[in-house]
Amino acid sequence: MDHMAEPAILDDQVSENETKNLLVFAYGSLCWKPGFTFNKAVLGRVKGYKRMFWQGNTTHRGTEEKPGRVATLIEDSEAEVYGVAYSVQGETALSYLSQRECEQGGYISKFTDFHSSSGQTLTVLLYIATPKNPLWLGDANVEEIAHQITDCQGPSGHNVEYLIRLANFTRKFFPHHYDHHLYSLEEKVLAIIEINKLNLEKLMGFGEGCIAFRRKTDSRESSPETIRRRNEERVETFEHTARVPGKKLRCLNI
Ligand SMILES: N[C@@H](CCC(=O)N[C@@H](CS)C(=O)NCC(=O)O)C(=O)O
Repeated sequence: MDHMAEPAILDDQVSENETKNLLVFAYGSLCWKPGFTFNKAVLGRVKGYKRMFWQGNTTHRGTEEKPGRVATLIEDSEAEVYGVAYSVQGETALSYLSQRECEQGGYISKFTDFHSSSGQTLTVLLYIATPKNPLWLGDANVEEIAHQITDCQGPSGHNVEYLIRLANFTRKFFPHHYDHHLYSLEEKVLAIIEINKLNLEKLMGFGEGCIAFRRKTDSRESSPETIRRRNEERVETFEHTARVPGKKLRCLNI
């Protein structure tokens, strides 16, 4: 099982005062490995986009010779993308994101409307890779993308980990929203791993830097039964990963 810091709390909404802080919307690795500290995290969605694995990556989940594939947003007036908005303060998170997303990842930042699961409409900053960036790979069929993901890894870990952790996050917190592209890729990648007798736990890595979330309603003092269920749920959330020796999580100390 992953070594995780205490789960971060998913709040229901952002208070009036907190709306003055910057909100950053996450829809890819930032959902499960933000790498920066935040005041609050709220589930929700942005409209007019679809999430596609059309962005290449040579700095985290691939190499120059074998670029991996990571998520970006493609404009689609009929679609919406589910993720999490983080309320951040000060410059630290922004300079970290600028380095991780823009310099290393080829993403640009833009503001758009975010619709929280509790019905708030807020302005968020998000990072999006457009076809103009040098790492852009664009559309390909699920089979081709799945083979590429299964075959690539980089300094931050295997491309399979990136896909599976994102699928686990969206399935856990948005069980009523079927992201066809994401879950078709997950199904295909798991089939390729099975056929080729690859070790999924090894591909998933040790979960260093990853965070687990817990809904606020779940965070109250709980009965022994709820604590047992919570621990079971944590295993289910990160069922693909091996037990790791206790390690201090590096990336939350930005
Ligand atoms: N901007 C998207 C995607 C960000 C993303 O996945 N960026 C990659 C490539 S630069 C990354 O940071 N990967 C870190 C990792 O794979 O551990 C998000 O909000 O999550």
